[in-house]
Amino acid sequence: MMSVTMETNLSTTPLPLPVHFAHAEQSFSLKKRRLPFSSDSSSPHSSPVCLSRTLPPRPSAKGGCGSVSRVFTPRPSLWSPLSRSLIETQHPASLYDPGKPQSFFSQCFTHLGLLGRGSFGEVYKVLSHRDGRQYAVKRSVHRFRGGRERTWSVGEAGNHERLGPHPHILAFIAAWEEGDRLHIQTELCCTNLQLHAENQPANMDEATAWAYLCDLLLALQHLHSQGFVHLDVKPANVFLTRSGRLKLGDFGLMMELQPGGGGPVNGRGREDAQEGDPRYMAPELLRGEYGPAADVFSLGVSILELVCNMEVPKGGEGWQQLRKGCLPTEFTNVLSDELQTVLKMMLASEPLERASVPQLLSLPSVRRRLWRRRLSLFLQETALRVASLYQSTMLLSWKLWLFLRLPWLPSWKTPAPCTPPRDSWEKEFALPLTLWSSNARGSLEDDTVFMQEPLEHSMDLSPSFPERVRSRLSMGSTSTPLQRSPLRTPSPSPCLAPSAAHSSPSTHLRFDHSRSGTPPVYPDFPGSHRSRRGGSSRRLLEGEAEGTLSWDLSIEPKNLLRMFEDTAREDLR
Ligand SMILES: Nc1ncnc2c1ncn2[C@@H]1O[C@H](COP(=O)(O)OP(=O)(O)OP(=O)(O)O)[C@@H](O)[C@H]1O
Repeated sequence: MMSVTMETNLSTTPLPLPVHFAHAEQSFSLKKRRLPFSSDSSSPHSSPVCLSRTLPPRPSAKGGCGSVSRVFTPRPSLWSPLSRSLIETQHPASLYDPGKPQSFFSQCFTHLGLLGRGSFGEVYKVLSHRDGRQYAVKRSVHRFRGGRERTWSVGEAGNHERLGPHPHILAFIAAWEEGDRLHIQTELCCTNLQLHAENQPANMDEATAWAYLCDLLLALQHLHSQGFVHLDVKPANVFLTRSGRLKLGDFGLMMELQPGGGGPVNGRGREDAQEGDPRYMAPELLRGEYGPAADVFSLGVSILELVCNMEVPKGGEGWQQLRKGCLPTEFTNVLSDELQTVLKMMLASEPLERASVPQLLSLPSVRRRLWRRRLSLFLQETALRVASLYQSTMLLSWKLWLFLRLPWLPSWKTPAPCTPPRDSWEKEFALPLTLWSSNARGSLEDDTVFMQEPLEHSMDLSPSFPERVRSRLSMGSTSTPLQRSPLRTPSPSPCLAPSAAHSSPSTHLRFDHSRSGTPPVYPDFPGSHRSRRGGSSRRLLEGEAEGTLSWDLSIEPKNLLRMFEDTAREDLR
């Protein structure tokens, strides 16, 4: 009788709360969305101060020591690799030279910006000089405050590395210690799930919630199969890639368990297990029991929060209710029966009654979504790969195009050529020039329409070569310039008279411009000082400011062909 009364009393006694649950919320409430489009805090549309965005209360410092500056005198910042990936591979001296005053971080990476700040670290977006890829580097905010904190931090990096690669685990790249700070280099993601959800204009639909559940169950399956428990599963510790794939990250509280369900391998205990976010914490952790079931509970709360757009309580009555297996029906009754059932299985108050990850993954409702999710991720990622391949091909061809045109590029400084009289110009040059200008999209380099070598030198003009073509050649050409060779020659003449150019027996034409304060005007070609093609002429005239220039220009055989065609056309007329 006595024992029955005691049991009843115990079952009604609220669960003990962690000591740092100072600001407990009393009940469930709707999550306030962040409105990303306004930065004005006075505006009614500005971002509300969302409770889920405030960092959870934490003990002041891991290791429980005072401020570092009072305890330690500053030491020179030594670099030491912590991960196998760094210990086993030598950094070439060209990449990292320990003799240089710059840190390993600044020698090996270009800092591209701050991604965010957590309670223990600042995360930077970086460009690796080693492989030219972008990564995230998390650097602890505080210097190690003693051996325990250092061991803890080094343990975090080591555990993350030991997890090995998995499609739903944030990829570990390297870890090192420098300036008494831990640095962990990981793959770069777009954002975390908490920020992503808060920035969505509408509530998360159930299909997305199922997809996220599948991803994270797979991540936990991998983690648990390696003998680890995460102990801090929450949307803020889940990252999203460009394709929408979820990756579980932040292994700061992860513990390795002894085989056969024993305690933690590395001597971490009850206090450490309670450092997680109280909103997602499994009730048994407060009794000092930790195992994979704790992660299932935290994942259940995370999915509930996301799909119901619910503010998860940090404490109080709502917190107690959730840990007794009572779901807030005012939120969950809109969900499908299948999802409600799965959530109830995940949020069972007793760890032994709670479904394990393998059990959840074998549920027909989950299995069905699992293959759908795999297919959708495969399609998304394939589409992204194709798009990026297309992008790099385009970039490459653009670079090639630019490279091929490079010899012409400086010719934008070329002075405007002296031209034959308008009538003659229109008749002889209009067609090829139009073709050429459309080809070159009106760029300025096209205005160098000269020949470099005397044509007879570069081409064998047989006696049968039609006289009219000869005469055309002698007048100059709109041919593609083969090579530009600006020769600085002092010339008293402002411009070689077009008549002189015409009368030259050779196809080698030389045009000189002398520098004058105002743009030269070519009297024989009305409007020649204005742009024939928008601004090109203007820039061309600017090029004249460089001084007196003379230009050797030449004709390409393909343009000769065009001249033959023109002549034939005229003959037909
Ligand atoms: N790999 C990554 N790619 C993109 N963003 C990242 C990455 N890692 C962290 N971030 C961003 O950096 C910010 C801080 O990171 P994180 O929360 O992991 O730090 P923390 O100190 O471990 O935080 P806490 O322990 O309080 O959860 C977050 O906004 C997170 O989205």
